Amino acid sequence: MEDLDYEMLKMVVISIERLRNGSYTEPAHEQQHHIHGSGERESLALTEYVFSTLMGHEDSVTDPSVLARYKEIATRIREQLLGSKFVFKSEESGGQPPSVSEMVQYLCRFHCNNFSIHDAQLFTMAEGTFPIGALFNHSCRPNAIVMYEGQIQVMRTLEDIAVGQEVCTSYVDNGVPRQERRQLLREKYYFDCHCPRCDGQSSQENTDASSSSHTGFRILDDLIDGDQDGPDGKKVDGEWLTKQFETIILPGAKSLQIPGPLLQPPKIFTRASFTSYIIHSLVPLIQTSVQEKEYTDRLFEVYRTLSVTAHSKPKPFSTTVMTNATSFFNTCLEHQSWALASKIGTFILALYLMIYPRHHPLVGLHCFTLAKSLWNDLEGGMTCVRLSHEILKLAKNILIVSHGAMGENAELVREVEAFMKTVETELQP
Ligand SMILES: C[S@@+](CC[C@H](N)C(=O)[O-])C[C@H]1O[C@@H](n2cnc3c(N)ncnc32)[C@H](O)[C@@H]1O
Repeated sequence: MEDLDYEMLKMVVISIERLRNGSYTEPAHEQQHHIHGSGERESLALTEYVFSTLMGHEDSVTDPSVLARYKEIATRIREQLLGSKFVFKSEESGGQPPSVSEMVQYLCRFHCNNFSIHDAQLFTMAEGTFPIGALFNHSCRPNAIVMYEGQIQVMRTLEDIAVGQEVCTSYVDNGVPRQERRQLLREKYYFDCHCPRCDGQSSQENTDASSSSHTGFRILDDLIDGDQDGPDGKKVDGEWLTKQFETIILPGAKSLQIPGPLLQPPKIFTRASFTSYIIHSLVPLIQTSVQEKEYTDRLFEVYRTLSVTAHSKPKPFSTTVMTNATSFFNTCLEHQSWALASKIGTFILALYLMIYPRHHPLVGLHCFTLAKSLWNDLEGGMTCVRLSHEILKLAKNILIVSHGAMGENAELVREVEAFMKTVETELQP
């Protein structure tokens, strides 16, 4: 982190001076980058201006060791620049590098405004400051996400956004439980979140089906927070997970195509029956891309049913179970245990649909992996091939929104389409 702070601060100090004295030239690859859609390139002057307005919360950084570290880095850079050939010739600089306190301000600004730059698969590759992107506030139920095309940051909306409605991204993984999210947001960004998911009434306070959207999202955390282990304190490991999912019946491909009424919840709630219930209730509405309101109404219905029915201990869908299921899913894929991977992957899809906005890139990427696993599951026969095809259609619908139909990230949509063609040849009579 210290090296990163050091490198970033030095680069920003030099870039700002170059912008001010007119000697900044854009790297050739940035000039060539083609912008898709109707977006306009932001000017460098605008980037610089916005950087100067970003919140740094300098007064909230109370840890003396953090401030001492920032001061030490700033002093080091200042001394280096004073002893270097780099000339500060802009009017604003007065012929000097910025003062130590100004550089400490810059560092504070990085820490509340930085982004992790990731590739199309969401693997983090680097860190960067994008002043315009940093103007977006946070919500634990975001309606937009940050993607990257090379070094260009792209904001993509996940749903229709009305005029006047705030566009929010999420600064934290939406799969993290409430308390952890609060802590992260307080420690790094110095605010208490009041988004619909954090601030609505809890399910204990209101279980009325006609209650507001705030109540709906708030129930989610009641469902996933809490229990850390399997029953009787048993470890949530591969053996335990395998037992839990032995009885999962993979949803029939046909039932995923019909946007019907909400399914009757199963009488006995297990992780397996819960998985089928969620998949059958939500997937058909994503396949047909219904309006957001219709989708969230259905989602809240699912939440409420689960909160009334599923009070078994431990909770059937805690985030700890999700974390362990995800790593077990990857192990099954590595070992080509397709049948088990398909079942665990279906459970993870159900959880993702509960937690993330339906067009979130993580949901689309997971669908693509799950579809490949289903296709490889020879034990499942044609049922799994058909299911794989349905899940691929779902992946495509989601990835077109999250990654775009054009541009660098659309390559992933093309990959899904190519795989669909392969599956379709097997479906032909
Ligand atoms: C990346 S900036 C977002 C832009 C910022 N609002 C501005 O005008 O510069 C992060 C800072 O914005 C504020 N912020 C972001 N989301 C918020 C939210 N949901 N509620 C309250 N403050 C928020 C916090 O002060 C946080 O440190």
